[in-house]
Amino acid sequence: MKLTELLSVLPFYHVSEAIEGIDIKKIEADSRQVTDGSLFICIEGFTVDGHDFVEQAVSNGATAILAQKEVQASVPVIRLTDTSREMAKLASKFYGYPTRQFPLIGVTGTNGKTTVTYLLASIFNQFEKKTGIIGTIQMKIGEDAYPVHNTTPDALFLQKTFQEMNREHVDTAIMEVSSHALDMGRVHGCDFDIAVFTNLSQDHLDYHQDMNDYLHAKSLLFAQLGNTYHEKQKKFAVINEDDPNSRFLKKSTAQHVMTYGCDHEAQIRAEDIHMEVTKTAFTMHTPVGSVQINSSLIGKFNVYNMLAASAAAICAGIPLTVIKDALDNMSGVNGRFQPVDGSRGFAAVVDYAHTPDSLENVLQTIKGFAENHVYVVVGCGGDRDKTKRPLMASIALKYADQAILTSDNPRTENPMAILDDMTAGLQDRNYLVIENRREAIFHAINLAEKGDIILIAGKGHETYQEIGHTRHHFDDREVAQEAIQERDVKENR
Ligand SMILES: CC(=O)N[C@H]1[C@@H](OP(=O)(O)OP(=O)(O)OC[C@H]2O[C@@H](n3ccc(=O)[nH]c3=O)[C@H](O)[C@@H]2O)O[C@H](CO)[C@@H](O)[C@@H]1O[C@H](C)C(=O)N[C@@H](C)C(=O)N[C@H](CCC(=O)O)C(=O)O
Ligand SMILES: Nc1ncnc2c1ncn2[C@@H]1O[C@H](COP(=O)(O)OP(=O)(O)OP(=O)(O)O)[C@@H](O)[C@H]1O
Ligand SMILES: N[C@H](CCC[C@H](N)C(=O)O)C(=O)O
Ligand SMILES: [Mg+2]
Repeated sequence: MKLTELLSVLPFYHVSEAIEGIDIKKIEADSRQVTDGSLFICIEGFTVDGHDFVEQAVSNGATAILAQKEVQASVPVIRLTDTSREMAKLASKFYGYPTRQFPLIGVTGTNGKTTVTYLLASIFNQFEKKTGIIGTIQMKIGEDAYPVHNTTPDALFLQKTFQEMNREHVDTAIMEVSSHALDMGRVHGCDFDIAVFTNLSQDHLDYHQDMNDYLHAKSLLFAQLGNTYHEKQKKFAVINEDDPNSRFLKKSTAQHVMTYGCDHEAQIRAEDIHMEVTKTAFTMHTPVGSVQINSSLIGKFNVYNMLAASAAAICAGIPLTVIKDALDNMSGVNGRFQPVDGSRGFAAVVDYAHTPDSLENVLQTIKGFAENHVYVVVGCGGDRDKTKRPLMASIALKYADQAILTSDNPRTENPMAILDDMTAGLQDRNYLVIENRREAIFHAINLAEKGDIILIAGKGHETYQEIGHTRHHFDDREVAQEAIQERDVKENR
């Protein structure tokens, strides 16, 4: 694409020299990935400043530089006020506005985003629609999976991926939209058709100033749905009516609103909820009829996730019978309330609860089913919201007969300092601190007796423990299974 054509999306910019005739083959914000014919965009990051890598970008083949500061380069430099802000617009133009070509569903909220996107994918797949998914676990185009570094990647990765989804004839794209991404404008180039809100509770207060700031970031997804109404291309905000922030979020959008909930009057409602240790049943009332859902997902929080996915699917025109079949057939999401095979008499469950609210939800659910003791193995991530640490520890103690506090991705922090933050102010003594996560899991498995349930929380699908800047292989499910096998051998079973 001609550079002049690409830049036509920008209202104002200044060029250091003539740019007519320059052809752009790639847009890149990482100098290490620049190849011949790239436009290098300098981004001021949290760690380093992309403006410092212009020389490397040019030596790797950049034919033009986009910067917000003065930089010296042997190729033309285009100056504007805010490179991060404009990157998404440039990317969507460069990749041919891919999200205008298929319906795009964005899911935001503190907990449940991954689960809702997977539920939605199984509903659309049940309707024989090919889906693209972007989120915490991976990026998927149809059945092909690719790794991702962020739940919601940067604008360049996103738009390139959406173009690929178009090429692969994806019918509907479904993505998790994190508050970080909304705040940083990673999704500015995305034309959402349906925006889903799951819930809001404390997390990420290392990044957001306070809960209001966090809520405001979430609301940007609904504001971004736009205020132009198209009769033939209706857009929807799908909102959890039982969340205290529902009113504010409804006001954030000019588009249609579809509400769901269990406790308040909502357009999509769950009634007669029956929860068991291996299944959940409820009646779902919707504006297009009522159905009985029999799901193998566990806990009331998953009823909310199913309502959210159903509401979005109804907005997308999926028949209710298809939604029911998909929900009934869905077996679960990798690392979310995942039982570990082989435990005899007691149950070990691996789950991704890493916020106070999710931990409370999942422990409450387990407590309701446990015939005997409840044990929890849990830690808090390093270089993340410190204020959630004592909250998570006290929730663990509130529900568990014994909590085993341990490490969860200490990153650049001292693991014992994180554990000190967790235990500061705890009154109860029904906890143990075992810093080494493997030892903590072994300890819990060795404690368990018939009827007990062990929750191993926080890492879910993760297959690493991040210590310093290095990720070491670690999988809660593998470790729990090893511990169970060792105990089996010891007890001669
Ligand atoms: C705080 C934050 O969000 N950081 C994101 C940010 O990194 P950064 O600002 O540190 O980047 P940087 O290293 O300073 O680099 C600045 C610029 O210089 C460039 N550079 C850098 C080095 C070099 O040699 N050459 C070069 O050109 C970089 O490519 C970049 O353009 O930009 C990176 C590229 O897009 C992101 O991967 C990175 O996410 C990090 C890994 C992260 O942990 N983010 C978390 C907080 C996050 O975003 N989480 C949410 C999910 C939360 C949830 O679901 O609970 C998410 O959406 O993932
Ligand atoms: N609707 C919900 N409300 C509260 N807790 C939930 C809900 N759904 C899931 N959880 C809990 O939160 C954990 C994470 O769920 P999920 O991965 O779907 O959320 P997420 O929003 O994608 O998380 P992340 O922000 O890390 O991407 C689950 O393992 C479960 O313990
Ligand atoms: N997306 C979340 C994941 C947290 C998972 C937990 N295992 C941790 O490392 O804290 C975050 O980056 O805050
Ligand atoms: Mg997620």
